[in-house]
Amino acid sequence: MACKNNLVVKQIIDLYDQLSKLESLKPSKNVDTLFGQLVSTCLPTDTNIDVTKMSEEVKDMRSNLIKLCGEAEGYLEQHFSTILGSLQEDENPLDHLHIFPYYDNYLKLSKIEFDLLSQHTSHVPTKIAFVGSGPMPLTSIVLAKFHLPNTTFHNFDIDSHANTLASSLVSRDPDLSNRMIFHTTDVLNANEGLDQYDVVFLAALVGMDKEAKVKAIEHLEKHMAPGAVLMLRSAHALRAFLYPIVDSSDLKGFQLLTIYHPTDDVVNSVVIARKLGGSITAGVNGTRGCMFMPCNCSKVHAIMNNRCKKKMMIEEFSAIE
Ligand SMILES: C[S@@+](CC[C@H](N)C(=O)[O-])C[C@H]1O[C@@H](n2cnc3c(N)ncnc32)[C@H](O)[C@@H]1O
Repeated sequence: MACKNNLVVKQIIDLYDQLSKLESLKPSKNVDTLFGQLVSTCLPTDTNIDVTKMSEEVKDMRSNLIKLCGEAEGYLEQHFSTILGSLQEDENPLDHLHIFPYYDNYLKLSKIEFDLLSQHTSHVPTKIAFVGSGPMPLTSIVLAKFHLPNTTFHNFDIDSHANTLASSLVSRDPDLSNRMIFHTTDVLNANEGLDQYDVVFLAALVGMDKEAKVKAIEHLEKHMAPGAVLMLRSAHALRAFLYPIVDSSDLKGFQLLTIYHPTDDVVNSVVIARKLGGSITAGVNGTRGCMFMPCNCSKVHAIMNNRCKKKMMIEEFSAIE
């Protein structure tokens, strides 16, 4: 297994060397091909690689690679959001989201996040905050369109251009134009109002290294309502070369509920936690949204749990003081 690990790490280093030498990370045949190779190299989960135990040189390469991936992801979203936003007036951009190369991944990732959310909360959230929503706020859009038809999504992004592109994506949709709100701010400056959300999502690309990620989580812990749910994205095994890892130790002040590691082509792991001090039955500030109606979700959870427990891909946790 060791030599196989060394080989795959060497392939990742080689791809990093090629990417780091590129003039631009904006979408092009070469950039798309290299990132496609990188993602497929990092997808296998049948490996015991722990990126935190690698040499300093590999750790440095990893932190630079994560930043390159984040920059390229931003350009990719900007590229397709601009195309969609420039469709003629009688076209609804939300009817053409499939042109985004990773749209299917977002459909699957948002379904995992919705299922975990309905497993850990007894009420349909009325207001959700998504921090780091980007030019293509696909998580909010997919959740709003397919899973939470009565929930309002407040999307926070540090980049005003990202919000301009994102709001023009939804502006022609009769439903989502009323349920998607955009705020331009660094999450670290978002103080008042974060306690009004039943659920806060933190994008994988907010906090690109451990220190920045923990800073963002600590800020959210300070301002979220007791009992509110924090949904984060992490990475597992080789996928940790693409995204930062969120550990249980990063979540002080929260009860870590579940970490779910996909084994298919959904790259991110999903982490769900609840801010300590609240009740799991009421919404935030004691509001009570309507109940999650019993549906096949519980069966889905059972399947998820059984399937994942067997492969140890789902972990339950107790409260962290
Ligand atoms: C490219 S998007 C990815 C999220 C993806 N669109 C989704 O729907 O899941 C990540 C966004 O996070 C934003 N971001 C990074 N750091 C941030 C911060 N400290 N506060 C707010 N937004 C931030 C970036 O500007 C970027 O647009």
